[in-house]
Amino acid sequence: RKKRSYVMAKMAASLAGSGEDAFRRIFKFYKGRQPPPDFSDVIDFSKCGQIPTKLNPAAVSDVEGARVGLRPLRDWRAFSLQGYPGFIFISNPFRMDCQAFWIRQCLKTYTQKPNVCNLDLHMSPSDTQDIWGKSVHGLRFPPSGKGEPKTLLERLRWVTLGYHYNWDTKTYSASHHTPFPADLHSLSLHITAACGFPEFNAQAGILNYYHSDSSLGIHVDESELDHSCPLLSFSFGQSAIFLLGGIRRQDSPIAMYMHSGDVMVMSGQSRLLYHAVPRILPALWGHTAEKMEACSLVPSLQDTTVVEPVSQEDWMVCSRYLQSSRLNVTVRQVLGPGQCFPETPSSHQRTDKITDGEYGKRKRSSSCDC
Ligand SMILES: O=C(O)CCC(=O)C(=O)O
Ligand SMILES: [Fe+2]
Repeated sequence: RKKRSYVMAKMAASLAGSGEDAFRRIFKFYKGRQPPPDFSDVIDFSKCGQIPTKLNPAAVSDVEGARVGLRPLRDWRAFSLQGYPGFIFISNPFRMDCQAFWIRQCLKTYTQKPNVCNLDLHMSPSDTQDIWGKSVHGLRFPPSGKGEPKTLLERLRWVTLGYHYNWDTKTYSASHHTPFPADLHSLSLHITAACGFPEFNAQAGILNYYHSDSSLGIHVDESELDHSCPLLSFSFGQSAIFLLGGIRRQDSPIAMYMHSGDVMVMSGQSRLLYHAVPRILPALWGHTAEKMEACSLVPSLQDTTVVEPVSQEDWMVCSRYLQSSRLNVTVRQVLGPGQCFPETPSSHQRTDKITDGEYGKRKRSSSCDC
C-alpha cells in the first residue's frame, strides 16, 4: 500500500513538474508513433453504436440539398454525444459524387485572391497569384529525387475567407474583409438550418491543409464576437483524430475519427470547448477515392445547381494531393445580428498552433516552407 502511494505521488509530481495535464497527455498519446497508439477508445461515427440525434427534416428540401451536393436529409446520419450538449456530428451527408466539387473548390478556387493564405506572409502577390496553376505540373509529375522544391499547394497551410482571421492579433476586423464564397455560404446554411439554426450567417472561414505529419494544437475558437452562433467544420481527404475537451484547457478530452465528408457542428454549451487534431490517419479515403472520381450530376439538376462537374484533369490533381493530405474548412459567424466590431481590438485570444513533424516546431501564424 505504501509503495503504491509512493508511486502515485511520484507520478503526480512528475506530471506537475512537466506541466502535463490530461489534454496534453492524451494529445501526445495519439500523436506518438513509437509505439503506435491504441486507437480502440476512438469513437467512430461511421460505425454503429452511437447516439443518433434528430435534425429538422423540413429545413432542407431534397432538391435544395442536392444543389449543394447533399443527400436527402432523411438519409443523413447525425449524432450527439452524451455530456456535450450542442455538439452534432453528421457522418458524411454528401452525395458520393459531390465531395469532389468541394475538394476542388478548396484547392483550386478558394486558394485564389482575394482570399489570404500563409504563403502571402513571405511571398509577393504575383508569386501567390495562381497557386493551383503553378502546382498542377509538379503534382501530376512528382519529381523522382528528394530535395526538389515542393509545389505551392504542398506548402499551403491555411487560407482565410470573408473576415480574414489575423493570426497575430487573434482578431477579425471590419477593414480586412473580402466577399465570402457564395457556394460555401449556401452549403453552410443548409447544414445549420437542418441543425436548428436557420438564422446562421457564414461570415468567416479558415481552411486548414494538413499533411501526414501535421497536427493542430489545443485551442478554443473564441475570437468570434457572438458565441451563440454555431461553428461548422467540414473534413475532406485523409482521416484525422479529433479531440474534444472541456471548458478548461486541461480537461480530459474524448477522441473521435473524422473521415472525408464528415461535418461537425459545435453549438450551445459545446461552442467554446477546447479541441485539437493530434494526428492525420490514412483511412476510409483509400476506399472512396476511386469511387469519387469526377462529379457526374443528375441531368435535371444541372440548370440551377451550385455543384458543378469536376473535369478528370482537375480530379487527377486533387486525388494526387489528397493521397497524403487532409482538408478542413471551418465556417464561422463573427458578428451577431446588428452587431458591429468594437472601436478597440477585441482582447479575445486564440492560442492554437499547427505543426508539421516535431511537436511545437512551428506556429501556425508563420507556417510556410518557403
Ligand atoms: O481540422 C479540424 O478538424 C479542426 C480545425 C479547427 O479546429 C480550427 O480551424 O479551428
Ligand atoms: Fe478550432
